[in-house]
Amino acid sequence: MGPHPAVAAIRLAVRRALHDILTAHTPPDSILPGPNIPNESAPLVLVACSGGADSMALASALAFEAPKLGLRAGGVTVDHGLQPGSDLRADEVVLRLTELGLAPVESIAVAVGREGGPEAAARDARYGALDAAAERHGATAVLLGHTRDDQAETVLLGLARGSGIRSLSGMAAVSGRPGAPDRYRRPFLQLDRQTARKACMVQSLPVWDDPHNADPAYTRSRLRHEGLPALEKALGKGVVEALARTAQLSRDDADALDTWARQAEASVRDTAGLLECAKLYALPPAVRRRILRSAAIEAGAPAGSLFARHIEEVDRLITGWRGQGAINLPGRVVAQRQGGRLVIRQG
Ligand SMILES: Nc1ncnc2c1ncn2[C@@H]1O[C@H](COP(=O)(O)OP(=O)(O)OP(=O)(O)O)[C@@H](O)[C@H]1O
Repeated sequence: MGPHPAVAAIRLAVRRALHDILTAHTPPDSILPGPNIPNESAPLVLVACSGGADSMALASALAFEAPKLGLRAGGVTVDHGLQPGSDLRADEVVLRLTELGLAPVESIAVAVGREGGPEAAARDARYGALDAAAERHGATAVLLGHTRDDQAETVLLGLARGSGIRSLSGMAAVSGRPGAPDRYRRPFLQLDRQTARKACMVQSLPVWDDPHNADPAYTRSRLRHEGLPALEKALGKGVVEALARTAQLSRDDADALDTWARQAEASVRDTAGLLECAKLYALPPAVRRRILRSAAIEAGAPAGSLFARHIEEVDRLITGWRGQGAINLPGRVVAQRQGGRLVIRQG
């Protein structure tokens, strides 16, 4: 008898992701077909595990699939220190990952700041710790347990904020940082949360329910427990899948616009590298706003705190009556019109 369908589904998703990682990081003729015993120099794939159902399911599938492809599998859990006893929870996750056969496994305590609100601050601290762990262990990739339901929530949050299509495109299956552009992999992005939960249940994997996920003080939690069920009631069960599809379509459109904006950028800068307002004005708004956004980030504005409304304000310096004055952006960046030029720099 084969594995339970939920277990088969999570393993298949992880196997696909591992194949992609191998293809991206190993010359094709060095991939050995079939089972292989990983040695110490084999590529290492880490799972980022909170101890919740999604990432525990991911860890179990990684532990099962990685050795078959000659890969090493390890795990990292991040202790945000936001609740009493969070260190004990982290120790327990380390134990569970070790029991699954993962090595190396570590828990990292982080200090969560306040920039951008509690959820964004915890996320920034977490990714900082995961990046550091990946580098310390020389890991080829880090797997994250985001599911199709998380993707649908992300799209809805973007819609509610009035964001552009980049935000509506949600999370990418593959993403990273400068220097490691494909470090993060999300094998469960096409899988629903129920499947991950079921896979944990049938494998008797104990899971930890993050109290933040049920805390109505958090926007995402309200959306998960009230917003999405209400939408499904009104519009039918296919809403989550449809929103995830919107994410994919938006991603393709956003990528095309980004390419267009990159190509157009050189043509709107003068010989000193300053942005020329008249040339910006002549561009389609979506392309112009992308150029403004990348200029603001280049000047030091943190991408995560730079919202559509900020860029619209800068855009009005070019298109509106109020072409004078200075616009303050996050990261102490200031945008100002100087004659026919737009200057975006540290204030
Ligand atoms: N404390 C943590 N330590 C390590 N990785 C984490 C931690 N919190 C989240 N992650 C990673 O980010 C993913 C998404 O987390 P998030 O809390 O947004 O979603 P979730 O659906 O509650 O996931 P989970 O059921 O795994 O907790 C997780 O699946 C995991 O891979």
